Amino acid sequence: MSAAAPGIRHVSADPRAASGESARVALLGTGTVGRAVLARLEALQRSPLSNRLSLVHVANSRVAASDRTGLGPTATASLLGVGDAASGASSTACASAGAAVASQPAARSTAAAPALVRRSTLDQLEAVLDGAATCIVIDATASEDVATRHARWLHQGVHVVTACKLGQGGPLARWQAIRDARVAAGTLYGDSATVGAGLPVLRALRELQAGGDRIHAIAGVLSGSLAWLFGQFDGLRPFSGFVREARAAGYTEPDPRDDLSGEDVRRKILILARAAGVPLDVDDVAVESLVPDELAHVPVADLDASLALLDTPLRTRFARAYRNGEKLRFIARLDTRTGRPRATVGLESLPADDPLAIGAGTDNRIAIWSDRYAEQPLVIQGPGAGAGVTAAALLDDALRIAQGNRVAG
Ligand SMILES: NC(=O)C1=CN([C@@H]2O[C@H](COP(=O)(O)OP(=O)(O)OC[C@H]3O[C@@H](n4cnc5c(N)ncnc54)[C@H](O)[C@@H]3O)[C@@H](O)[C@H]2O)C=CC1
Ligand SMILES: N[C@@H](CC=O)C(=O)O
Repeated sequence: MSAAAPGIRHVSADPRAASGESARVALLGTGTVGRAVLARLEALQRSPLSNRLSLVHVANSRVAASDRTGLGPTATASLLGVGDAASGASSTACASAGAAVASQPAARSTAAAPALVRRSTLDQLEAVLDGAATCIVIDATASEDVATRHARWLHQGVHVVTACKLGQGGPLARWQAIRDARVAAGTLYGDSATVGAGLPVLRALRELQAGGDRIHAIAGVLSGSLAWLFGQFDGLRPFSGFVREARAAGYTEPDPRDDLSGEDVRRKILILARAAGVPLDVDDVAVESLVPDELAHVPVADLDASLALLDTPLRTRFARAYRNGEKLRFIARLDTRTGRPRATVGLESLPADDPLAIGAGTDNRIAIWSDRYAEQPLVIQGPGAGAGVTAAALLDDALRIAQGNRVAG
């Protein structure tokens, strides 16, 4: 096919994807999001998409399971083949291994589970994926170690699908390495889950630009957990109690301070800015943290007992906004039209009828101004956190790659 539009590439050149053979999938992370991926993969086995993805490796930070029989062409085909009893058994075995990894507590012996190896190493993963089929690593971790390998895998011909924002939302050099690797190797990077937990924000940005549009500005609520927290917070009940609820519901990062400090939103606005053609670096985003210094230095194990440190400052902020008839919202803003584009992230007190103050639950609400949407922005709104939507976004990207369809990234 002719040259693809900028930011939108096609995998039809990958004969492995076009062959109809299952793509080999390695899942890293079996926490809130990873478990939902496993559940959705299992549900896919009962759908017409059952032969698209073949789970060959599952790992968390403690243990890993590989189904090496999935590496041979015959065994790979039989893993998830539709209507094949033997493949059904293999598929179940693989899903069970996934479930076993997901339920493996840190200290429990793995001796009773022969499919599991006690230590999960990324080198072991690379051995599993070293083959001729379409291979996809799904990153459902929050791990720097894993994010620093994205570019390497892309270079090696392995596609990457990620919920973790530390790859494209980290240092500019890492984002550039990912971009260069996928361009050089013709591999794909599925990043739909990284912003808006799969809302079509990155896709919209890329498709607008593919049509010649230029992005002028982006503003909005990019954190599902902070949207939920400031939607619930009434200034009467302690903010810390809502943080515990948001964490239990799976909306926050593994360490909720990554949300409260604005770091998670910093990563998201960096991903959006870079996708909009503005290659900002980490320090080009001014971030207001909600985490007091005393809380920032508390060890993770003691965090729960210290969350009350949030309560007084946020009650004060809430009371001031309430007196003015305003609402607190955690907003990210990017303006690409200034001489040196910069972004900001922080808590704002908005008029109650401000378009960015609207939304319920974990809703993200993102406004995009461009040549085409110069006066009235394009607005995308919907749930922006949660294991279910995130897992769906990850597997949508994986399926698009496996099917040789167009994916953004
Ligand atoms: N919870 C949500 O709504 C959303 C989460 N995300 C992202 O999804 C990712 C995962 O989040 P959660 O599931 O909540 O985290 P979690 O803490 O529940 O799970 C993380 C998993 O990664 C594993 N892990 C850590 N290092 C590893 C390594 N080197 N190799 C293999 N596995 C490793 C851990 O053992 C654990 O199983 C994060 O990057 C988060 O930002 C993205 C969009 C929405
Ligand atoms: N912790 C994140 C989860 C999705 O990225 C959020 O609150 O938005």
